[in-house]
Amino acid sequence: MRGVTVRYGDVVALDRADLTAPAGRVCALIGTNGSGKSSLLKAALGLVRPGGGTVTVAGTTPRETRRRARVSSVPQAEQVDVTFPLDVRAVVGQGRYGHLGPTRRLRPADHEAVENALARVGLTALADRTIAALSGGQRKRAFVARALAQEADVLLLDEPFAGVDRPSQDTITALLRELADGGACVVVATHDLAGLGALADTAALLAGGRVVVHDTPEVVLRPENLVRAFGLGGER
Ligand SMILES: Nc1ncnc2c1ncn2[C@@H]1O[C@H](COP(=O)(O)OP(=O)(O)OP(=O)(O)O)[C@@H](O)[C@H]1O
Repeated sequence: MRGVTVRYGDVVALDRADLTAPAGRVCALIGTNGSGKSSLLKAALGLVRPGGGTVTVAGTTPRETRRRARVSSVPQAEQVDVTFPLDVRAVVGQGRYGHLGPTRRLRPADHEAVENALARVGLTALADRTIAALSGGQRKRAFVARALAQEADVLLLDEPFAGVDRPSQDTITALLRELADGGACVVVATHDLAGLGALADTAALLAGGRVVVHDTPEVVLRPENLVRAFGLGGER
């Protein structure tokens, strides 16, 4: 994205933000509450319309990338409607919708992709439960499984580690690394600075709606950069 501005009424959530997240890499978005991480992900998904700047995802517009099912997302927990009476396997199956043929039915290869994704996040035993009957961390893993089943080129994840225990966090981190090694572009908003080195090739530090540094985790975690992002300004 180049010079992207997102406003909600009078609030400037993203302020001429620039970011390039290449294929084959995991890019982490870090910054205080309200620094603009979710807004950046929403702009990349075409869920908010920027008031300025340009967003290109996989060579085209965010909406077109979504239409072609080339982008998958793991939303923030608060954005998920858990009252919807779907079982876990069906939620993961949603990841295959972009692959379906004219019958719109899941075929053997789709079922296989769903079962693989469930196994990779360790949810096979809970696959028949409704999504409402999972714990917060298990639900996160279900949405990660949906993203895996989609086999998308671009993965955008909003705090996939929130409420997730250490073993599951390690599992998700390893999966995201594997997907990037396979050529996917992975962008993850996270508050877990301790896990940054294991997770990400690069980290983009947001403050006040701008990307103030984008470099290796080692460079971004230098005290002078953390002070820029976490020590100044505060929430808006
Ligand atoms: N729907 C909305 N209406 C009005 N303001 C909003 C809305 N969504 C976000 N904002 C504001 O936009 C700014 C950026 O919010 P955003 O959710 O992008 O931050 P974030 O970095 O993802 O925060 P967090 O770490 O808390 O998830 C904040 O000031 C927030 O209050």
